[in-house]
Amino acid sequence: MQREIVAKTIDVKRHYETKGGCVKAVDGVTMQVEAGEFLAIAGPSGSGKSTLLNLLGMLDEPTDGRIRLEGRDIEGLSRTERARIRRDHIGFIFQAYNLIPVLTVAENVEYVMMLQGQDTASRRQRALEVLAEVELEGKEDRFPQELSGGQQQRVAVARAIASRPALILADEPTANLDSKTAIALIDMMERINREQGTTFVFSTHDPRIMKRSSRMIRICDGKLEEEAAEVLV
Ligand SMILES: Nc1ncnc2c1ncn2[C@@H]1O[C@H](COP(=O)(O)OP(=O)(O)OP(=O)(O)O)[C@@H](O)[C@H]1O
Repeated sequence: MQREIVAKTIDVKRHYETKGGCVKAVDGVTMQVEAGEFLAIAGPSGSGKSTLLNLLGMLDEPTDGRIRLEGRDIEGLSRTERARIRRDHIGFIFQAYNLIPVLTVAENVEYVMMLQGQDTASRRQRALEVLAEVELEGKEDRFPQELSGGQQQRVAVARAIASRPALILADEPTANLDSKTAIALIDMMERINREQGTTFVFSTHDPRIMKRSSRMIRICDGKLEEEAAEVLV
């Protein structure tokens, strides 16, 4: 059965002009993400993983090439339209958690739903639901700095999945975690992927994520290498 294409890049480039010359961070990448994948983008440091993820998440714009999200070309969209698509269709998980320190755990999780205009009661209900999914019941009124790194990253996972986006982009999500905590986090994301069909794309060095991915693509010097592993999902 043909799976829905959530995101696609066509010969995408992101070049930076620097004093030392042109840096080809992403240099002609054509790839696609299918619904339900647990896809790892792997490659050495500086190979272009984060840049590619930022392009997929519309946090950055390509110098050349095209990007499609849920069948829609995003080129030429206004800043407001791009922000709306990002808000409604993409969840982000970052290496450094990036929670808002002055908001409680529940408020962090509710943030996107608040921007979407959901009413207070329904967004609180959903926040408690996803916090339970990441095993953080009872922590909703804490502030991020009162939690461990692993717990903060679980809040970030809850925040990313709360509004049921089509795509979750996770940039080195386990990089700051000890081994046991990293494995627990990967287990959790894999369960969410399996049970809810949530699509995850990782930028990662972590062999534990690569091993658990449904497919892996390798990037080197801004270009894709062979596609490893079959789509197993
Ligand atoms: N704003 C920028 N200006 C100039 N060069 C940049 C900029 N951002 C990234 N680069 C360069 O682009 C290349 C790819 O960077 P990127 O962060 O995407 O790599 P990465 O694979 O995610 O690396 P890491 O695994 O270390 O996070 C690197 O050579 C980097 O120095």
